[in-house]
Amino acid sequence: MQLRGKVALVTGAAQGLGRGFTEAMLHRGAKVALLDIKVLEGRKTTKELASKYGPDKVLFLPCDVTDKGQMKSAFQQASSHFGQLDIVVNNAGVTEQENWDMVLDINLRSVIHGTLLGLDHMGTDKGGGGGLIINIASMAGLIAMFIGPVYTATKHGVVGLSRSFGTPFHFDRSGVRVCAICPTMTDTAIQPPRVAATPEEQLKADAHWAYTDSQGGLLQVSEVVDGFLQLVEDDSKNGAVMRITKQKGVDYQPYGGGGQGVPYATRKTRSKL
Ligand SMILES: NC(=O)C1=CN([C@@H]2O[C@H](COP(=O)(O)OP(=O)(O)OC[C@H]3O[C@@H](n4cnc5c(N)ncnc54)[C@H](O)[C@@H]3O)[C@@H](O)[C@H]2O)C=CC1
Ligand SMILES: CCCCCC(=O)CC\C=C/C=C/C=C/[C@@H](O)[C@@H](O)CCCC(=O)O
Repeated sequence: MQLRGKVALVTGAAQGLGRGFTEAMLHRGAKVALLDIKVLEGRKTTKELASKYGPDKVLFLPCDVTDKGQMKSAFQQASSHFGQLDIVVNNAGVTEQENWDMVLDINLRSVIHGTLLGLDHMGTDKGGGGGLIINIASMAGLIAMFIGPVYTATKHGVVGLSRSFGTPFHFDRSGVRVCAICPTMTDTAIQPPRVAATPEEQLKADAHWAYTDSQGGLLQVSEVVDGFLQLVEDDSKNGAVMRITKQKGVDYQPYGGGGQGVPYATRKTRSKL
């Protein structure tokens, strides 16, 4: 998908990777609705981007992604304000917390809801023009980390959701591509979870961070953004799970058998059934 003239919605856009994705799309001529629970930071980021790319290119919508009403309203406002919606980036996320319900709500339930809202607004079967949904998972969605078991569960869920909605069955119906991105540790404000019971355990958790350093160190936001743009612009990718690591750069998680699950009747063959 070429970004010029397109409209994107990004959750968790006030900082970190969400801000990186947002700025990269603005730089390529898109318009972006920025959603975030952090209102002051969101307004500050939006003001900075408006001064750089034009106030008509950005819209900040305060939104707690776990609040279904706020999400529905934000999607509606974004579509109405810009007149269309072409790309949804479900990016908002938090690391392991004592309150695992919240981690589940933010990292998985909200990504499910954001994906369904994206299909409602962009799906050709719903009167839309098709589009693209990119869900930000994590390498924790592909491997079993000892730190953050609930975080890991949510990210595995995001990968599975994206692969399922990224099958030809759903694309034939909606014209919307759905993919996931799985970066390793990236240099943002996100911190290792502080849930260790003892200092020794926290050392192990921090060591995992250090281990990543030994693997070439933290990714920079720009490295993840480069992979993101590659996925946006490659229309052949649907149901793809992009991995971004310091050691190997950008590649795709291989799945046996095409990973598309059981065959199904396409729109053409269905008509003959
Ligand atoms: N930084 C890293 O090492 C990695 C991060 N990721 C994922 O990338 C995504 C972005 O993470 P970062 O930019 O690193 O984190 P960050 O903490 O810098 O930014 C996350 C943004 O999401 C927003 N947010 C949190 N809860 C929200 C809610 N309920 N409603 C609306 N907005 C909310 C925050 O206000 C913040 O602006 C997350 O899904 C994270 O799991 C994946 C792999 C590596
Ligand atoms: C629980 C807090 C995590 C918050 C932020 C993240 O999501 C960090 C990324 C999560 C896991 C990273 C794992 C990194 C593993 C490295 O060893 C890497 O080299 C593994 C590469 C695996 C592969 O290439 O298949």
